[in-house]
Amino acid sequence: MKLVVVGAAGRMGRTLIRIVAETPGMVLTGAVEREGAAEIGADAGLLAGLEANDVKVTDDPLPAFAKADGVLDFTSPAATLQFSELAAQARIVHVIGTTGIGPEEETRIEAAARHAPVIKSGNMSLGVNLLAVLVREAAKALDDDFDIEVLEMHHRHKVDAPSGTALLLGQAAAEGRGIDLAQHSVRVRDGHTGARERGDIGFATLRGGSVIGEHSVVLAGEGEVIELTHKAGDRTIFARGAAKAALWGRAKKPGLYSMADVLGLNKEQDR
Ligand SMILES: NC(=O)C1=CN([C@@H]2O[C@H](COP(=O)(O)OP(=O)(O)OC[C@H]3O[C@@H](n4cnc5c(N)ncnc54)[C@H](OP(=O)(O)O)[C@@H]3O)[C@@H](O)[C@H]2O)C=CC1
Ligand SMILES: O=C(O)C1=N[C@H](C(=O)O)C[C@H](O)C1
Repeated sequence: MKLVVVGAAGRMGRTLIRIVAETPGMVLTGAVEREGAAEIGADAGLLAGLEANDVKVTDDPLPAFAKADGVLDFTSPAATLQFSELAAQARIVHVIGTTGIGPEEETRIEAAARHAPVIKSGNMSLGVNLLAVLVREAAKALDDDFDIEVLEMHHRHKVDAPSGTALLLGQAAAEGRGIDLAQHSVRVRDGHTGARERGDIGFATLRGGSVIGEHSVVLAGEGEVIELTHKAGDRTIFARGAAKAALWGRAKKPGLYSMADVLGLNKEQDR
């Protein structure tokens, strides 16, 4: 499978280039960065700490997409929107790891997914997607005597909050409870907030240092607290998930899919 990595010079972009190089059945055919980026023209292999691979970083996605089967995209919401339209035109698989995507952009990505397979998830790791299944089950088993709070910590460079993973876990909890997350989520608390509303799902965000990504869902009842936690030790867990998603998506019809679809976890949930 011929793949393009967009945002090639980023933290995830460099990790993805390494994972593509070591994944059987995959080859890197394009590496795209933002216009004016210092890495334009650089060898993508060297950029990722590998041997030179003769793929030069470009700021022109169109020719790269035209000769590829898929694109791995961990960039920014604006860039992802642009790439989703180009991937749809080229009819190639678009794997989206970018977080912080708003409702308007979401609608346009759904439109692009009518023309090509799109796999999108706030977290591409096996562990977090399994955690979401556990959270859904826990929220279903316990009534709203148990207050649900989602905690996350990430490195100091992260620009969006709550994290895509925190929102994914909050959504799983809301589904387990049979409620609409938008109606019950509390994203900020400051000053005299009043007592906690029964049934709310709270979010708390920490930023600092080089933390790759840590998430906990806390279910707090009278006299007992349950904590479900995932800690990412390495960005390769996300990149391996993205590579798996691309290979899976190649055989799929156009549509918007999740990492739970790729991992077969939605079937478990439907049983
Ligand atoms: N779903 C998941 O499993 C995961 C998701 N993420 C998400 O992935 C995204 C990227 O994270 P991370 O790698 O840490 O961020 P980085 O800032 O390190 O990387 C993003 C890269 O994309 C580049 N970029 C931005 N706009 C464009 C464009 N128009 N064309 C080409 N390249 C562009 C950036 O360039 P510049 O610096 O010049 O802006 C940068 O090099 C975030 O949204 C993050 O939350 C991260 C890890 C896992
Ligand atoms: O920005 C990051 O780094 C990460 N972003 C994703 C998120 O928003 O949840 C996934 C992972 O936690 C790392």
